[in-house]
Amino acid sequence: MEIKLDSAGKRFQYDWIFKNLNKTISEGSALAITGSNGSGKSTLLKCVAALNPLTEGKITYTYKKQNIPESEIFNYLVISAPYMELPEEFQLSELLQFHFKFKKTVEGISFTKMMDRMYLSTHKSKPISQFSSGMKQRLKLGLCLFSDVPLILLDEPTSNLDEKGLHWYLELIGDFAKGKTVLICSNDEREYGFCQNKIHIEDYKLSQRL
Ligand SMILES: Nc1ncnc2c1ncn2[C@@H]1O[C@H](COP(=O)(O)OP(=O)(O)OP(=O)(O)O)[C@@H](O)[C@H]1O
Repeated sequence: MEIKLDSAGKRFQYDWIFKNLNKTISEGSALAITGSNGSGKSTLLKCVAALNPLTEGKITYTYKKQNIPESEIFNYLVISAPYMELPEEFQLSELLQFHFKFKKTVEGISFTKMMDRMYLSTHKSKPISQFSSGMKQRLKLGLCLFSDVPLILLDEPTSNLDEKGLHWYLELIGDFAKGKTVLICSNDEREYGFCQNKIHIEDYKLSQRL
């Protein structure tokens, strides 16, 4: 999926979070969105996911040479973020069945393989509410990367993961993100080091208030 941001700007009340953002994210590339806490990384990601409307400018999505309308973009993307809650009442096996009713799985991966890959096989019948924060994070990332969609949006992908979890995440990206467009909000180079492109959101900030 190619994403084109044209003079994109987002304002909350009197504060411009970013403005005059022009960028083309080419199909199959990975982009890191960096910036200090509260600078607007998640806000930009939510705009790309069409969860937040832009205040000005536009975003164009192109997939297989077709223009994808903003109202349909949710069919083409997955998102993992601290503010996206998992349905806590589901058991792991139920959640996989539920999620993959809406998204196709990447080719050749069964639920059993997914659980193995997330190191969650022994927790198949456990409700998500009883998962540790690291288990929940592996699950969020697994749900994203095992989905057959062209756009993957990851906000702080290794939050709650230890060193081993970081390596696990990088391997998952290496195995399942090929050919997909990936956007990562992060301030930790270890989690976005493989990205070919970077937007430092503070470069698109207006210092003055309206
Ligand atoms: N719905 C909202 N209404 C008003 N202001 C908002 C809203 N969402 C975010 N903001 C403000 O926008 C700014 C950017 O927030 P955002 O969460 O995008 O930053 P961030 O770079 O992702 O931060 P962090 O690294 O801490 O996650 C903050 O000042 C925040 O308070």
